[in-house]
Amino acid sequence: MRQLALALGERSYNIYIDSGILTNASLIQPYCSGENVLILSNETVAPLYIEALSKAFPDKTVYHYLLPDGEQYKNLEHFSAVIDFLIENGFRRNDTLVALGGGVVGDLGGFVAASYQRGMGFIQVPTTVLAQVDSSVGGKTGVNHALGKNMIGAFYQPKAVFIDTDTLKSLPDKEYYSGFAEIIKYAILGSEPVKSLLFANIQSINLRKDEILVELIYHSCHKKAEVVALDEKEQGNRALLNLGHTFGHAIERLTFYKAYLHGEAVAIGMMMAFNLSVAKKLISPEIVAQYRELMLALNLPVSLSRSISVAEMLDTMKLDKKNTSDKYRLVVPKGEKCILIEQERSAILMESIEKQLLV
Ligand SMILES: NC(=O)c1ccc[n+]([C@@H]2O[C@H](COP(=O)([O-])OP(=O)(O)OC[C@H]3O[C@@H](n4cnc5c(N)ncnc54)[C@H](O)[C@@H]3O)[C@@H](O)[C@H]2O)c1
Ligand SMILES: O=C(O)C(=O)C[C@@H](O)[C@H](O)[C@H](O)COP(=O)(O)O
Ligand SMILES: [Zn+2]
Repeated sequence: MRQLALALGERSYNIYIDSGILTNASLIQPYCSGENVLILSNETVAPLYIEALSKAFPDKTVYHYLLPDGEQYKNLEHFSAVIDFLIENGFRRNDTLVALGGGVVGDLGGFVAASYQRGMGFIQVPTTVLAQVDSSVGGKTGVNHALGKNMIGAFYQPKAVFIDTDTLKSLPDKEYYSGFAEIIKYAILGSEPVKSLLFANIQSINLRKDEILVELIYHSCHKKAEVVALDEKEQGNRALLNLGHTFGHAIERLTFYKAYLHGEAVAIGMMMAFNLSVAKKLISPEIVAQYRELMLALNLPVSLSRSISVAEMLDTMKLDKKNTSDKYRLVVPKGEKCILIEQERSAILMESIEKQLLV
């Protein structure tokens, strides 16, 4: 088993990575407070793993709540429905919500846990690549608003994260590769282990070899934990974890969360950020070409359908939570790392988006 800690004072917690960890009752149970456990999952994941996970809580009364499957259900309506369920079943503040699924279940479940009676116990059991390397770690929880992505939410840390790499075996290809966009993000942000593991192991990744996945998950969580430990509530450098997201979130919103998975939108967004970096002479086109090849080798899209216009992108990006003025606050690669810049609505920004629109 691999293990690492996210150091946040009294909110510190461990992240455990192992194949089959889902059924490790002696490891999981101690993190679970109260008499009642709600395992929140969705209609796709529950039939695969909810019974096995339920056995990890032999001394508790275990309830199940299943969301419909899809990013479009990460909203206040479904948040509210889970809260109703908790009240109707007499859940108390010291009871525990366990999120079993991808980032959608984890984000919505975390926000429910943060809000129910001002905060109940919360455990993450992520089952997608994306959730195992990113969304289950760091405490960003929330839901989307019709006008913008993750507009409503809270910072709320789990008590522990249990990553079972066996669950990745049932993940459809498209979902599997989508998670690699966030892993590539850590490489661009400067994680040397993630970068070398990625470029040297395409074949093993395509074969879903457990050894390489465990290493990639460990080093991705390590990079994220390092950033979050220094800036839990995104007052500074945590914003770097948003590389590609200002563009990506606009793409998701403009396609009604249906055309591109989160990771796919972020991959296209990272290409747009790269274009801006090249235009500003912060990075060489050769490095950008290497990452473009990497994204293509991992079946990620690098360009966007023309049904979205540059003007729509720029209008939607105005709602981004990082913005503090009329300018866009964007993360851009610079050499082997990334920086945050303030950018006006200008020709080079428009061209950076335009370049990734399909001809
Ligand atoms: N909180 C954060 O820090 C953070 C970070 C990154 C992304 N996110 C959010 O995460 C969401 C994306 O997460 P995601 O990519 O995991 O998407 P997702 O939760 O929609 O899961 C992807 C798909 O895979 C299915 N699935 C999940 N696990 C499976 C398994 N083991 N086997 C078979 N199918 C399985 C799901 O039912 C779904 O259809 C977005 O809402 C994004 O905004 C949050
Ligand atoms: O943890 C973070 O910080 C991130 O930005 C991670 C992102 O990958 C993730 O998609 C996050 O949900 C984006 O948050 P937002 O604050 O831009 O909505
Ligand atoms: Zn993301």
